[in-house]
Amino acid sequence: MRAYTLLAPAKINLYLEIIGDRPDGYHELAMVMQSIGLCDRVKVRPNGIEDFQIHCNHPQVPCDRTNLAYRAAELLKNEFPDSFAQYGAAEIEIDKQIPVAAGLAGGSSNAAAVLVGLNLLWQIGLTQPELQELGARLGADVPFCISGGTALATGRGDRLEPLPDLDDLWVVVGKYRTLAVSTPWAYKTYRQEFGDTYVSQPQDLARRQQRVHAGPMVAAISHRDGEAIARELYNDLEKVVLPAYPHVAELRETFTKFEILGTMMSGSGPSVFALTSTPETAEQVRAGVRRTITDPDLELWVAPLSSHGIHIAP
Ligand SMILES: C[C@@](CO)(OP(=O)(O)O)[C@H](O)COP(=O)(O)OP(=O)(O)OC[C@H]1O[C@@H](n2ccc(N)nc2=O)[C@H](O)[C@@H]1O
Ligand SMILES: Nc1ncnc2c1ncn2[C@@H]1O[C@H](COP(=O)(O)OP(=O)(O)O)[C@@H](O)[C@H]1O
Repeated sequence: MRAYTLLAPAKINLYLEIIGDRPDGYHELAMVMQSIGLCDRVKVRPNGIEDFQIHCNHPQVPCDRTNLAYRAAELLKNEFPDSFAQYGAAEIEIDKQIPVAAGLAGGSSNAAAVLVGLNLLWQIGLTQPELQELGARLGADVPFCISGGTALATGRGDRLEPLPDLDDLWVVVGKYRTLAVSTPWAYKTYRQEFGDTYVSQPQDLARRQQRVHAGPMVAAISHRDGEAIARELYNDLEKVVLPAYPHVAELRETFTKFEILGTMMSGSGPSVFALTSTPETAEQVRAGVRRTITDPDLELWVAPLSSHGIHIAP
């Protein structure tokens, strides 16, 4: 039986607005999600034993049952016991390039890759929407990671509408290696500080989401206008993460000193990205930030925006 090697892209959030509480304890969102060309490689191959095995080259990633990739494999095993009985478990090897606990959905993308990979390996034949429905049970970002590209995401972040591709823009992503922000902490703190702005009536939620749908960010994307997109970058979670993590605020401020289109924290952070219109500018910005912030803990990557979700490695 063959093995599959999949590329699992990171995501950034070009727009993230928190609209209200949900009965399931999550938040109602309106986001624009964007894949970037910074990818983990996830190899899935039959291992001839009873249990799934996870291997990963990154010390901060657990290789046990708590790994989101393991949980994805278990989910598919439980949903398709006959396929599991026929083909057996698999070894899942994660070559980690996406920084961990960064707001770049690395774990979600690995889980998405395992769903796609085992669907192929076990010849289950699930469609992309079916895989996304399963993925939503693992985490709010997993459905987006499967399809990738540029998308408007509402609900918990798992209701997706594709937007036009933006693959002629570039990002510089910066993250302090030893800094991690807990996503539950970020949402909980936001609720404590800004919960009085939440709406809960279905018609109010729909109006706020429609406002984003018909708003300037989506229009800028439709026109593929990098400068307008940069003007509309927005993330509510910056309001709680930047004051609590001054290094992140400083990195964001440093980016503004260079020739970028715009900058924003991604998701719950602590990674910060800067948009540029060419790879050359992105490299110059990376070099400039590196000269300004000499702390070796700061890591910087350059990547294009990407129209790909999970895909088989060439
Ligand atoms: C903030 C975002 C933006 O894309 O990404 P990250 O920064 O984590 O990458 C997402 O909303 C995170 O998505 P993801 O990381 O998949 O979330 P999950 O594992 O499902 O949830 C982690 C925790 O985040 C909170 N959460 C998440 C999504 C949501 N719509 N409302 C929430 O309140 C909940 O406290 C939940 O327990
Ligand atoms: N496959 C995985 N890759 C990365 N982190 C994982 C994975 N599985 C579980 N984790 C755990 O999930 C946490 C969040 O990681 P990650 O998905 O990289 O961040 P984020 O949700 O901020 O994008 C990490 O602290 C890590 O311990």
